[in-house]
Amino acid sequence: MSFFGKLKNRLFKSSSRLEEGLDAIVEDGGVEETVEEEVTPVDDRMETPSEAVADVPDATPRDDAPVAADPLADDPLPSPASAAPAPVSHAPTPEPDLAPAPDLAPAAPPAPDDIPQPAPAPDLPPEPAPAPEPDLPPDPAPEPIPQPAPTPDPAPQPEPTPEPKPDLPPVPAPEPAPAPAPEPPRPAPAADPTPVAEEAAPARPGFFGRLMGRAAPRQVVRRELDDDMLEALEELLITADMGVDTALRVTANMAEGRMGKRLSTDEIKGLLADEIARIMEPVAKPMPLYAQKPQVVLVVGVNGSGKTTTIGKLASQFRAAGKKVVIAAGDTFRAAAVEQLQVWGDRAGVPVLTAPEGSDPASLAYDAMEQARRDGADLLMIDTAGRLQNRADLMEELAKIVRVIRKQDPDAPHNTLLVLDATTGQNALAQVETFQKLADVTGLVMTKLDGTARGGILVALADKFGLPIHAIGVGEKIDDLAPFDPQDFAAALTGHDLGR
Ligand SMILES: Nc1nc2c(ncn2[C@@H]2O[C@H](COP(=O)(O)OP(=O)(O)OP(=O)(O)O)[C@@H](O)[C@H]2O)c(=O)[nH]1
Repeated sequence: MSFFGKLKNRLFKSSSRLEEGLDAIVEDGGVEETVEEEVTPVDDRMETPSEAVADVPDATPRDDAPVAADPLADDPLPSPASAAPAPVSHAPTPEPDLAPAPDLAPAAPPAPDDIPQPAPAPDLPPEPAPAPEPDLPPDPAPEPIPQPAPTPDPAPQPEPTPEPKPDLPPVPAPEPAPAPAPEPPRPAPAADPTPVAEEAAPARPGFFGRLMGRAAPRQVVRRELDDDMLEALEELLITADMGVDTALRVTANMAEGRMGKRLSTDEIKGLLADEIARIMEPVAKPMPLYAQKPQVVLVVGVNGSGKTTTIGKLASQFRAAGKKVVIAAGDTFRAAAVEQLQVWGDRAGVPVLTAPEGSDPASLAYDAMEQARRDGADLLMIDTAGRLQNRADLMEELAKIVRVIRKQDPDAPHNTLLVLDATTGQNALAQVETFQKLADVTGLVMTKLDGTARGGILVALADKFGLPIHAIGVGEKIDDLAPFDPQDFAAALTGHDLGR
C-alpha cells in the first residue's frame, strides 16, 4: 500500500472526522444538483505507484533498503543510500473514499436506456480534439470481455465490442471537465431513484458518452459560501486541533474570492487540502545529516511522548542507510526507560550505552561521545529525561549535557529533536514553547498520528512555530516512522486526493 493509503488509513479518525464534518456543513443548507463528470481512467483513480514516500515496509531487516533513510535523508553530502527512494510495496488497494467502483468497471454493456442518446456519429467527433477512451487503461490490455467480434458496425450496438481505438485519433489529454453547467434534461438516464448525498452512484454513461470522455450525471450537493458556512468550517477545524488562529487563517484563505459561490464537499475538501499543504510545505524537511562525525542528535520531549521508540526507529533507519549509530540512554533516573531503550537498540542492531541508575546523565553523554568518536560512529543519539514537572532541574540537566559534549565538539549537538505526541492535542503547542526555552530545538518528530482524531495539531504547529517536521510516527513498530510529506498529509487529513 502506498504511503498515502497507509497514512490515510491510520489517520482515519482525523480524516473521517473532517470528512463527516464537511459533508454535514455542505448538506446543511446545500442544494442537490445534477452534474456531469469527466470519466476518469481507472489508473488515474488509483494511487500513483511511485510516490516517493516510504511505504513503511514490514519489520524485516533491510540491509538493502536505503529507503529507510528517507525521513532523515536531507543529506547535503553525497549519500546515495539516503537519497535513494523508498522501496515501495504498493498493493494497489483501492482507497475507500475513492470513486465508487461501479463507474470504474471496465466496459460493461451500456444500460439500454443509454443507447438512444442523441448519438454523435462515432466518426464525426464534434470536438476538434476527440478525447481518448478515458476509462480504458492506456496499455493495450485486452478487454475484460473478450468478444472476438469486431464487426465494423457503423451503428453502435449495446454489445461491448473491443474498443475501436485505432479509429480514434489520439489526443494528449482529455478535455477539462466543463463547468458544472445546468444540464439540459436528458432522456431519462438509468438514474437510481435513491440518490445518496454527494457520492451517489452515478448512472453509467452511454457508450458515446464514455467514448467521448463524458460521464454519467451524478448528484452533487452544493452550498453557497456565506458567513454561517465559514463559521461552521472554523469550528470544524478547531475541533480537529488546528487551533483558533490557524483555523481562522485557513478559512479566510479558503473563502478569499469565493464568498457567495456555491461549493460542493469535494471542492471544499480540495481547498482545505491545498491550504494545509501550503502551510506544511515549508516545514517538511528531513533531518539534515552532516559530515561531522559523530553527528550528535539530542532527543528531548516529555515522558511518554515516544522518544525511546523514535530513537529506536531512527537508529534502525540510519543503520539501514549504512550509518554507524550509537545510542546513549540519558534518562539515567528511570531504569525502565533504560531497559526500554536497550530493547530498541537490540531491535535496531545498534549499541546502547547505559550508566548506573541515578548517575549523572551528562557524564554518560560525555562517555558516549568519547566512545562514538573512538568507534568512528556517524551518529550519536542521546535520549534524555522528560520530567517537565521539575522544569528547573530538567533545564539544568539538558544544559549540562550540552556543556560536556561541547568540550569534545563545540558544534554539538548538531540536532535537537523534540518528540511530540500528537494525541496531546493543543498541549503540544505549550510543549514546543517550553522546550524551546530548555533546549535549542532544531526539529520535530510527531508521534502517534495513528492514534489521534485530530491531526490538525501539526498544522497549528507549523503555522505557529515553523519548525521543521522531520518525521511522523504512525505506529509502534520499528518501521512505523515516515518522512513527513505535506501533500500526503493534507490528502489524508481531509480525505481529498490531491491528484498526485
Ligand atoms: N500508536 C503509536 N504509539 C507510539 C508511537 N510512538 C511511540 N508510541 C508508544 O508510546 C509509548 C511511549 O513511548 P516511549 O518511546 O516509551 O516514550 P518516551 O518518551 O521514551 O517515554 P519515557 O520512556 O517515559 O520517557 C509506547 O507505548 C510506544 O509504543 C506511534 O507513532 N504510534
